[in-house]
Amino acid sequence: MGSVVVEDADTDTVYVAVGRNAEKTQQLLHWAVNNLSGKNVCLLHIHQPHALNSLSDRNLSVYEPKDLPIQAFQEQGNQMVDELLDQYILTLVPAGVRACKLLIEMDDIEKGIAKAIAQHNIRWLVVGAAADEYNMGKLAKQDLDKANFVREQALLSCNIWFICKGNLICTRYLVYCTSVLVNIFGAGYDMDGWAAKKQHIHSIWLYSKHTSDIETRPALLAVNSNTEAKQSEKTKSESIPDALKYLDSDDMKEIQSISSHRSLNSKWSFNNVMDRSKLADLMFHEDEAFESQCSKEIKGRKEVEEQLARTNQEVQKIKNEQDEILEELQMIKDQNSVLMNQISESQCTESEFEEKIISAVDLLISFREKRDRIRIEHANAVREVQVLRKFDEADTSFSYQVEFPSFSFVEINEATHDFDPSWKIGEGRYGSVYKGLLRNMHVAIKMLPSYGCQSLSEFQHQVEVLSRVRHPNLLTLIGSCADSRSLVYEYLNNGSLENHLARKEKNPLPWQIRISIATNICSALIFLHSSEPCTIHGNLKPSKVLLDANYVAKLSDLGIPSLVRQSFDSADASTICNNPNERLAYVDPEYFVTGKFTPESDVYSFGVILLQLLTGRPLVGLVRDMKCALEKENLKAVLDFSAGEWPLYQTEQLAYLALRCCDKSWLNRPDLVSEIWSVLEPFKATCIDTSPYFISKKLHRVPSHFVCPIVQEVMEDPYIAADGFTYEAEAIRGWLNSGHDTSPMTNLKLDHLDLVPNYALHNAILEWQQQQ
Ligand SMILES: Nc1ncnc2c1ncn2[C@@H]1O[C@H](COP(=O)(O)OP(=O)(O)OP(=O)(O)O)[C@@H](O)[C@H]1O
Repeated sequence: MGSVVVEDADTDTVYVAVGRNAEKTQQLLHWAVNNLSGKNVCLLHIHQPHALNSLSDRNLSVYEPKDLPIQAFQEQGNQMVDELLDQYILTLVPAGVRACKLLIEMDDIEKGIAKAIAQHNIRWLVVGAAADEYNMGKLAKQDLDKANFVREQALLSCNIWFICKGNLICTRYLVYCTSVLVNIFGAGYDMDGWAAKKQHIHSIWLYSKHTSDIETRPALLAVNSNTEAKQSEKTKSESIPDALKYLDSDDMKEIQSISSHRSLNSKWSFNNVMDRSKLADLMFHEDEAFESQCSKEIKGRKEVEEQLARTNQEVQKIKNEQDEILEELQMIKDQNSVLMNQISESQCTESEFEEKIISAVDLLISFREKRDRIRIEHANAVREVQVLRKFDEADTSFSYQVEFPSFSFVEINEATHDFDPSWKIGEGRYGSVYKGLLRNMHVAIKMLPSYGCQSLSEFQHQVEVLSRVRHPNLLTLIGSCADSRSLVYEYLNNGSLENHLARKEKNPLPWQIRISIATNICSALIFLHSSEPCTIHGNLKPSKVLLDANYVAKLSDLGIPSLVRQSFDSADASTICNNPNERLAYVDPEYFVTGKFTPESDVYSFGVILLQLLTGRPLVGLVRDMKCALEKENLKAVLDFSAGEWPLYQTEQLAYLALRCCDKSWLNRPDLVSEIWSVLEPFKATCIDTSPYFISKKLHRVPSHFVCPIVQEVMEDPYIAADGFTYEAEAIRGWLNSGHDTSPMTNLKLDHLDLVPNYALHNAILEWQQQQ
């Protein structure tokens, strides 16, 4: 007869170990159904094939149900056992319990039970007291191998109820792993040691800590000691203490009572150990402890779960914070790289600025040096002018008529070939200009309008005043003709700047010449403005800038308005002027508000001329275009490259200066000396260094009027003789002292033998020499 495997065995199944005694079986089943309701029931029977015969001989009554004949049982053998179990099952039907059965064939009942527990993972087992007496007692008496076997199998753990006559007399049986046992028995004990010791004890309470066992609680391992009754109480009590620590005092008494009772009666019966009420109480207390333990466990578990949930939340929160911090860190890294780029760019810019500052400081130092030099020169010039004035005043009565030649109308007429139109070189608001040959001199004769002229005395006085204003960059007034109200000027054969800018000349002016012209104009204005009284040109424009053979610029028409009636000036100006709008472009805007010219008015006109020199552009939109180009740092867009390759840095400085000159408010315009001249003068020096060969040749060529007609050398002390020509003082004096009373140039008789110093020419020669 083989073992029957119970299908679907699980932890909800209560196994009831049944024997052949129907009455005891009924008591067991009755107890199980009443006390373990809700669980499945499985009948466990350990079938002893070889014991049947002996038992039948010895004690048949044990196996003999009242309604089954022994003979039939013996004959039918295993089938009978099966039928017997079926009958047990049928008795459960009225209680609404369906049961199954499990047969284990084994001669040794306790081995059979242990095998069943192991093989079917039995968690709940109800056994009769007799079963306890047999199985547990014998189990405990096994040798070491058996104990090991029990230990190994018992790892599964099982709860066992011991029932005697329908009453629970002892509760659960639960076995644990080795480590737990060591904890119970203390160090030095192991399972094998325990197996040896336990032979001397009756029952042991163990504490369950099996981690996979949800219902952790105290359990009773009832071990039926094989110790004989004759063993002394002292021996029994010595073997118990460690295990008994886990019992309360009542339990201890009960167990000791059981033990002592058993010692008197080797056939242990629960009926003899404790009465039912005590067992019930004990069970009640254990259940209470169990439930309280459970609730504590559940509570503890909940707390742990809550703690775990909180910890998870905190972990999640920390993770989120970490993510945020990582994002911020990334942002900071990005910002850091941007800042690093900006820093490197700033450093580049800083170094550029530093270089610019260094060069600007150098430039400033050189400007200051030059300014100081100019100031010294200016102071010397002022002193010289004062000396000359004194000298002039002392000599006025004597030299007036001689110093400033007066020409007759006949001479003027002859010089202009009867005012031949082909000899006319220009016409403006203040009359026509003729080229003429007067006393062997090439001259320009300006015929003032007779209807606009002042009285003769006024005219002569004004002319006399104008004739004294002399400067290398002012057109020299050679003489006048009072009869025809005409002024005789030196003739400059390179015409006006207006013609050059308008490209009426063959070749465009090189930028070096343009800078030189600007410097000449600036020089003339500084001279005029620093004169006593301050002289204002008031009509500065390119047509008033005339160029000599060396392209030295000279301002013309100084003081002309003072020779013409004011009514004429204001009334007829627009009618005579070729292009009134163009003329107005050079006029200081402040003039239209105040009606007066100031030195800054000349600065304004100079600024416009400067812009024209740089760009060669027409007047319309000139200031706006230059501003725009400078703002866009694209000066090249407006520069006149027909003048050659401008040096950009200096040219840019000049352009900024020109724009400031053209500011509508005179207060914002630059100072001629400290600001304009200090830029122009060093620039001009550069021009001479870099000027083309033909230009420098021209510039270095000796002007013919610097050369004395007698000795053919540049004059150091030029004097004007009565014939109007200028000679070296020593040479003309030698001519006259040798008995001559005629002109060395014309051979005509001289009106007188007086000589007048030609300061204008002297200054011009000096400046020319400085430029070499
Ligand atoms: N000394 C000179 N040498 C050579 N050319 C001269 C001389 N003086 C005048 N001219 C020529 O005559 C032109 C006419 O000059 P002028 O000063 O009479 O009139 P404008 O300047 O054109 O106009 P406005 O006098 O009405 O302002 C000059 O642009 C110049 O070309």
